[in-house]
Amino acid sequence: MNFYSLNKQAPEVSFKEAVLKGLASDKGLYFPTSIKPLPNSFFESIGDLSYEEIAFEAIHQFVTAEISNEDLKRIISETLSFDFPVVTLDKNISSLELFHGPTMAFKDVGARFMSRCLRLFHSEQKNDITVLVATSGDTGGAVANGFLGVKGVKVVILYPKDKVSKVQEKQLTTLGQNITALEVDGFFDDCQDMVKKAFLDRQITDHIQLTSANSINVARWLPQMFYFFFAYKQLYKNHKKIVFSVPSGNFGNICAGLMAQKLGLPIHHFIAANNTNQVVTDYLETENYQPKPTVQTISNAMDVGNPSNFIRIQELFKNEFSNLKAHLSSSSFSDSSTVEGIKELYSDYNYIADPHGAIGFLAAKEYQQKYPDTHCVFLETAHPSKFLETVEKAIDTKVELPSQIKAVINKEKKSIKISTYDELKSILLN
Ligand SMILES: Cc1ncc(COP(=O)(O)O)c(C=O)c1O
Ligand SMILES: N[C@@H](CCOP(=O)(O)O)C(=O)O
Repeated sequence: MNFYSLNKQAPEVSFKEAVLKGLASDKGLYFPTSIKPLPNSFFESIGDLSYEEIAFEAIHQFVTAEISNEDLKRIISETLSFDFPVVTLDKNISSLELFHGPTMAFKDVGARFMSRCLRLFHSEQKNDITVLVATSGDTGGAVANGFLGVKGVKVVILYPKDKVSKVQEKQLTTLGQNITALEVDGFFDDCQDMVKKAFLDRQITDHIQLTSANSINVARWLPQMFYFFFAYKQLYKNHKKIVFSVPSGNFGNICAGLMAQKLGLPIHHFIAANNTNQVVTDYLETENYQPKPTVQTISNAMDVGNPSNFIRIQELFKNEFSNLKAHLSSSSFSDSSTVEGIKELYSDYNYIADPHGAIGFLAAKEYQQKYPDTHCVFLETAHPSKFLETVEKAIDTKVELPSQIKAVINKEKKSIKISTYDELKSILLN
């Protein structure tokens, strides 16, 4: 399988090259040259397949030729060493919990899958590789954890100063070894822009080999398809019209869900659940895509004003607005509504949700008022203890810290403060 650049000014590359490069030379995101639906027999037997078998079928066509079946099975089994439970709240609404991994956010799957691909590909070449990552909260911690101690790989994480939660900051600044954290005076979009600029800077790329571990990278993005299949496996016997409400920021996760649908997964509809960074909500209303300056919210990991993956979503629907609208809706919620969502989940369902999941819940509920014959699954994308202050204040109850969080919370933060691209450049070159 080859991948082409969505800017269409760079050559097609193989999966391995796409993983090692991250972004195409024309600054375009890579996209698969074909997407072959899985056979009906796969969906008919999905209830009897293990998570590993499902994941193998879902991703095999994209990596084939460069990763042997044996290696792919090993990578998948090492990646999926935790659970993805669907918790039913009532007959029409469920939560898909994606926080049972080492850093307690959905990013663990992509980060672990990609680090293992990179380890495999890297062992075939001589040079060290630098993985650059921009984070609004959770990607940084997951990538730090997934790539810690990987030989020949250095990780440089850019995060916006004072705009990630305390736990998130500890997860990305305390591991040391091959992980360096840069605290950027700006927003997530500034971090993401610096990363993209570095990829095009010959003074950097002539000296060091760079790749990205954001969802820009196909090996970080594509494995996010898995958990839509896992949820379907758990629900399909009892529910016909399954709708996913996906808390969205950089739109990698929902785009992976739409890919799963393209592979034939019978998903009735998708909802992009947003905070007040609502560029896509506005686009679906106006057909005018207008990136906006980022607004800081209590669902900080979704504070993205110019989502990288929206272009992949448009490609999936061949840039046909009506087709896109038929598959995707979007709603946005303020911080005060988010707090009300956390409260409602606790009082009505005894369920403690994080602010991102709470927005997914609110969007699901709103959709269901119009379409009551559907079963809505909102993605609980991070554990509530990652947003301790907000959640405890909303429900007026103490939240127990899981062992994964206790392990980092008292460690010493180590970061380098930067405010310009030139500072990033000099760090990379030194
Ligand atoms: C907890 C949480 N929810 C939702 C999102 C948004 O996901 P995406 O950027 O794939 O849209 C993120 C960030 O990735 C996140 O960390
Ligand atoms: N919300 C993300 C932002 C980056 O998204 P990615 O999926 O492109 O890595 C975060 O938590 O950092």
